[in-house]
Amino acid sequence: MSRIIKGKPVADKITEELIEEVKELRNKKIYPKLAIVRVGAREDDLAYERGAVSRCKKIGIEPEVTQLPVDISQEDFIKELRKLNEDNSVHGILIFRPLPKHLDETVIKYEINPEKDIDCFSPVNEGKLYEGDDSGFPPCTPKAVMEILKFYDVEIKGKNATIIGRSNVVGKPVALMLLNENATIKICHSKTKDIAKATREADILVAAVGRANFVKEDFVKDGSVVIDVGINVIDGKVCGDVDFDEVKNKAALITPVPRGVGSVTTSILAKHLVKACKMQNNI
Ligand SMILES: Nc1nc(=O)c2c([nH]1)NC[C@@H]1CN(c3ccc(C(=O)N[C@@H](CCC(=O)O)C(=O)O)cc3)C=[N+]21
Repeated sequence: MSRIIKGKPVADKITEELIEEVKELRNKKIYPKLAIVRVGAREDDLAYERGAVSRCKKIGIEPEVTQLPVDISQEDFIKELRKLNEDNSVHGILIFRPLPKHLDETVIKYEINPEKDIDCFSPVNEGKLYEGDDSGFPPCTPKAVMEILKFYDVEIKGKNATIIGRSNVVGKPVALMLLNENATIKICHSKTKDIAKATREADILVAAVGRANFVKEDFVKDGSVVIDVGINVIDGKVCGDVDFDEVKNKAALITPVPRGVGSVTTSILAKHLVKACKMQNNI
């Protein structure tokens, strides 16, 4: 039987600290503000938006959502982004990714002001992540995975960590972060020959594929730690990438969806926003 490790205690701890920090900022007449940029209405973006908006309100951060049409041109998108870069009342910008295919992320990422880039889109923050320099803003979801592992005292050094998924938002960065903590990493993806074989060696398994119930019992090593980063919506209900009912009998520790990684992601996002706000006000 496994222990279910919820995100709430991790998120609560971060949230409590932030409430105090934001109180102090507001006393100084500084009002932290987060700009969220959403193109279209993808379900996983909407789930993040709900979580982020309610987390911000709890802490005293003002959330502002810019909703853009799914067929917006690259030129217009960049115009909107530049407005937010220049708006001094905005301290941090979160752009939901991946963007629709016709918007070229490899061009757009150079546009976001690195000081407002609280989810590691800018090449400046990507570079810092690559080097293990923690002065920038690491991406929130991978950082949430690391915070959960730390909170529940999971040893990373020398362990086999396998990641399913190689996205720029989760798979690749979480692999780098685990490597920086001295894990031996393996990244599986759609062209991997036998995924279950690769994941069965994992002491720590991170699922970030974006396919509901993809990870079955035979993917998982007895006594391992399973972190489910998936956000899938089936019949209006949010579920993860792990077949929870199967895997919970094998893993020692497992995160649920919802109320797992996602809830920690929103508190990391808020933490980055407060850090950006302080830096911009020379605090
Ligand atoms: N640049 C970028 N970075 C991301 O990290 C990113 C993204 N784009 N696009 C969308 C996906 C999805 N994602 C979620 C984060 C938190 C919750 C979350 O707060 N979930 C709550 C419940 C949400 C609800 O259903 O109301 C929970 O799991 O308990 C959900 C989804 C981050 N993503």
